[in-house]
Amino acid sequence: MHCVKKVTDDLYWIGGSDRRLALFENVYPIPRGVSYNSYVLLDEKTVLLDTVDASISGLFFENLEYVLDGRTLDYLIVNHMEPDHCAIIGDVVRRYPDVKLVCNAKTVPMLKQFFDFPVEDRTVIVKEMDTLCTGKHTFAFVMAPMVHWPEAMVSYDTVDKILFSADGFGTFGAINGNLFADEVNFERDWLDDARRYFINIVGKYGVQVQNLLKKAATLEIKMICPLHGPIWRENLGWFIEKYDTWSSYKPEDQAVMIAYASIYGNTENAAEILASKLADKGVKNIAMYDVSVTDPSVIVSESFRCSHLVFAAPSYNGGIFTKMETVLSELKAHSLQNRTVAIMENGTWAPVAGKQMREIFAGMKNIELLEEGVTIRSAVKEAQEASLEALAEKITSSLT
Ligand SMILES: Cc1cc2nc3c(=O)[nH]c(=O)nc-3n(C[C@H](O)[C@H](O)[C@H](O)COP(=O)(O)O)c2cc1C
Repeated sequence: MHCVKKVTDDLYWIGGSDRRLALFENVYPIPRGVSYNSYVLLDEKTVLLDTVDASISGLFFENLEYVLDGRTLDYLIVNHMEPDHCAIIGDVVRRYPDVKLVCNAKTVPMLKQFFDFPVEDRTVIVKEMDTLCTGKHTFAFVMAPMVHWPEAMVSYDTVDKILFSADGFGTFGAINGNLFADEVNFERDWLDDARRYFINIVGKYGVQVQNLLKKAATLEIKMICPLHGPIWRENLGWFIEKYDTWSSYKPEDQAVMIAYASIYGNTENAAEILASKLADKGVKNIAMYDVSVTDPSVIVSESFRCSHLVFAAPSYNGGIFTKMETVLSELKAHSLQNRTVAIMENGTWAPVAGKQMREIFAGMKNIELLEEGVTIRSAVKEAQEASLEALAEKITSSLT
């Protein structure tokens, strides 16, 4: 049976959630599931804003039919061509053969690549700030190239002041009945997933997100309807501020994250001693992760949250322990900047991990590499306490 939610008098959410999928984009673990949001506006014309992943297409079409209540579908606005929102456009076209697809010029070749129906016959091509009147409502379109695909755009309902933000302002996490962010404890239960979603999927494109935020700042926005996660109708500024922080590569918290790799436990031991010393010096809320246990997407996200980062790893076949190497290359790929970084290494006959880790960070922008690194030869010895103490002191004094 249908399961829809009224958003405003004439706008409906007709999406759904997937709590079975283990990996979003076949990469990112989503233990809290994910929602695929799609919206229908019942104006003089009927308008569908994006579709959903094929995995929930059965419910989606039931919802669409229910909300249309016998009316036909006039427009499908295609804000983003990624298949989790688009894989069923071909089915929409088959069911509603007169539907017009509203999209920008960069969307057209993608539609042709993904589908076999004649595309040109049914597209309405829009450019920056073009408008589409559907009766009572008029949509304006704002291009958002490379947030995070080239054809991405957002749609703005100029009457109800609603921004349909595509993947922007989205988050992992299934909708558990509460569709609106003000109906959940977002900061406690959702923020980590929202950050992990943004940083890992869009984080590389900070400049492009900043451009979009600048354009959005010129619009009066009363509601944000993203393609994943809750709808924002209160306290929008708080979430927009988070996006501004993340996309400008500023640390969100003055805080320390320690990410370590360890085969036999000795590097872990050093990391524990350092954490303990930091705590003794008054550092609170230290985050600590074993890179072999915690998914890289979490460590990448935490690296964007925290201002001070410690990476500790054994040398491994003349290189860096592989799990740590993966994390560091992810951080580089996501353009991490503006952080204070400390390195700890371990090695039994020829420690090289420290040098190689430093080289990776040297190639990143605005990274202050603390000189007080720590080298462990196999196991931590009393003689090394002084260097761990010096590193803890350096981190603590640089935090304040
Ligand atoms: C497969 C393998 C390759 C290693 N390669 C190196 C190396 O190239 N250079 C080195 O100094 N130690 C090397 N080691 C030794 C580890 O770096 C060393 O035992 C370290 O103390 C392990 O730290 P852990 O106790 O935290 O796992 C290697 C160990 C293993 C298991």
